Amino acid sequence: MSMNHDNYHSRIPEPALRRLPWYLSYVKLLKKQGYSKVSSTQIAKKINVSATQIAKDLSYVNVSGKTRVGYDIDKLIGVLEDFLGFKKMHTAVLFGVGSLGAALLSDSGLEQYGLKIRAGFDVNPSIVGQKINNIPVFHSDDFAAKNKKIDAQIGILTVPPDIAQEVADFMIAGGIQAIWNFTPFRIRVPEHIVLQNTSLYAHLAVMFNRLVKEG
Ligand SMILES: NC(=O)c1ccc[n+]([C@@H]2O[C@H](COP(=O)([O-])OP(=O)(O)OC[C@H]3O[C@@H](n4cnc5c(N)ncnc54)[C@H](O)[C@@H]3O)[C@@H](O)[C@H]2O)c1
Repeated sequence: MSMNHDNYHSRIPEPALRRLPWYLSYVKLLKKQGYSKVSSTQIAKKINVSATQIAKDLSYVNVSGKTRVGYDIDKLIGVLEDFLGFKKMHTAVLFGVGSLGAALLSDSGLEQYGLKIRAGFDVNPSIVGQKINNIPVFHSDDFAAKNKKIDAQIGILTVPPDIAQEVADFMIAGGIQAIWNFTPFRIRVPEHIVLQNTSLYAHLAVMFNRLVKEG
């Protein structure tokens, strides 16, 4: 099966891309239960997405399914994991080893999704020099030198919001190409830098808002 990743990644709409991990976890569950084939209708029944939409989403990942028989589960898992980048290990560093940063360093689950955090960086002398989950914590000043060896493309940002922009600029200057921003600060990055904001508080606001409307 030949795939041109760049082509497929640039063409797939983000909502479809966001749904693919749902399909992946569901078909993995089916595999565990001993199934070897799955149809889009079957997936649709469990996940709140129409069978047509599922078939369309899956058409982006270059896996073919026969109308009645459906998709081969092993093949589908492999293709989805590959497409989503979960098979390849991406190297990351993390800035701000506070309560959230330390928790992320402790989360070995990230590695199963293709993210390997190789080092933490902080300025607090009580954290610098420590290891969390066997991941060393260095002083931020040493980042450029350390990253020559680590060669991380991804930088995780878990510093206080008031220095988020400054630290983001610093990471980019040190060679970081993608930032996973956990701070509530809307940082600005040059166009060639990939930015992913993960705001727990924004999700909380949505939940509160819906809760009031429902109640
Ligand atoms: N998105 C989320 O889910 C979520 C959840 C909680 C907190 N947050 C945000 O994440 C950030 C961290 O929160 P926290 O509770 O872990 O805070 P924290 O104060 O426990 O940790 C911040 C860490 O950043 C370090 N730091 C300060 N300046 C630095 C620099 N120049 N370089 C590297 N490290 C530096 C501090 O020494 C500290 O260890 C905040 O912006 C917070 O708002 C996000």
